[in-house]
Amino acid sequence: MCTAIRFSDGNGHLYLARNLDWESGYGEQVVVTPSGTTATSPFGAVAATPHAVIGMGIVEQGTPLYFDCGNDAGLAVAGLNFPGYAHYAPGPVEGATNVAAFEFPLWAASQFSSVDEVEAALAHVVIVDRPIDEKYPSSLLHWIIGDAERSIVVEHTEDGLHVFDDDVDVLANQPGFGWHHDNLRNYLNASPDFPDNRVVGRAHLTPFGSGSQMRGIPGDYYSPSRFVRAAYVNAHYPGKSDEMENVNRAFHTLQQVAMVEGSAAMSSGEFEKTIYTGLFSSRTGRYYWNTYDDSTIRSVALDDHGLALEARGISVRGS
Ligand SMILES: C[C@H](CCC(=O)NCCS(=O)(=O)O)[C@H]1CC[C@H]2[C@@H]3[C@H](O)C[C@@H]4C[C@H](O)CC[C@]4(C)[C@H]3C[C@H](O)[C@]12C
Repeated sequence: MCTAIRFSDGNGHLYLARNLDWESGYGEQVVVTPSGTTATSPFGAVAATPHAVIGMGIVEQGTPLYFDCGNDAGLAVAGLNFPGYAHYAPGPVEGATNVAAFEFPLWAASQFSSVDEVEAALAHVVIVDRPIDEKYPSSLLHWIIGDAERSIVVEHTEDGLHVFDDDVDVLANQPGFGWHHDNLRNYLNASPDFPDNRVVGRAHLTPFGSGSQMRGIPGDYYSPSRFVRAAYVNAHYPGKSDEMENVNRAFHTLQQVAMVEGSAAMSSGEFEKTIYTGLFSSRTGRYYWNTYDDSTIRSVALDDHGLALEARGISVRGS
C-alpha cells in the first residue's frame, strides 16, 4: 500500500511525500531528467521536457518511469496503486491528448508549472493502456498532483477521467478518493485537545494523559485507515517555515502510516512493508528519501551537477 501527503511551508513552497509499500522494490533509484531532454513518448505527449524533473523511478528503454517526482517550477506528482477501479483506454483517442499510463508522472511534471495548468490540460487527456514494453505491463494507479497552493487527485476509471480537488492533501489506495473523503465524516470527533475532567456518577475522572481524543482514529494498515490517519496527522501538524523542520514533518507524518514487515501479507503471501519514503521539496528543488533497511535520510538536488550525480550512482538522463 502506499500513502501520500502534501503541505506547504506557508511561504510559497510545496512539500509532497509518499510511502511506497510493496513486498520488494523494482530496482528504483533517484532519476534526474534535465529540461530540454527528448523523451520517448508513444503518442507524443512528452515529446520534449520543458521542465527539469527529479524523483524516484526506474529507467526502461531509455525512458524514466517515475513512481513520484517533482519539477523546477514547484509541481510534484505521485502514483499509488488503484486496482479494481483504474481502467485506461485500450488505445489512443483521436483529438485527445493521449498519455500512456507509464508516462503520466513525467507528463505532468515535465510539461506544467502549477496544479491549475495540469487541471486545465486534463480536460483533454485520455490515459492509454500502452506499456513501455512486455516486461512492464501498465500499472493500475491513481495520482496525487500538488503545488504550493493545493492538490488534486486523478482517477481514470471505466467511465473516463475524473479530477478531484484534494482539500485534505492526502491519498491512499482503494477505494476511490470520493469514498475516502466521505469516510472522514466518521471521524469528526477526533481532536488533539486535552480533555476536560469528567464526573461519572460519583467519580471524578481525569485522562491518563494526552491523546485520548484521538481514540477512534484507526491504527491498522488498511487503505481507508491509512487515509484517515494521514489526513488527521497532516491536518493537525503545526505549520513550519524551515526546510529541515518540513523534511522532519513529512517523514514523521508518513511514519504514522508506514508498514512494518510481518503485520500485513499481500495476496501473494509476501509481507508488505514500506520500501522507501520519498519527499520532494520545491523550496530547494531537492528529493529526500530513506529506505526500509536504512532510515538515514539522503537527498539530491535538481541543480546538483549532472556528472557529480552520476558519480554517486544517480541516474541522469540526457547528460
Ligand atoms: C507498486 C507501486 C504501488 C504501491 C502501492 O500503492 N501499493 C498498494 C498495495 S495494495 O494494492 O493496496 O495492496 C507502484 C507505484 C508506481 C509503480 C511503477 C511506475 O508506474 C513505473 C512503472 C510503470 C510500468 O508500467 C510498470 C512498472 C513500474 C515500475 C510500476 C511498478 C509498480 O506498479 C509501482 C512501483
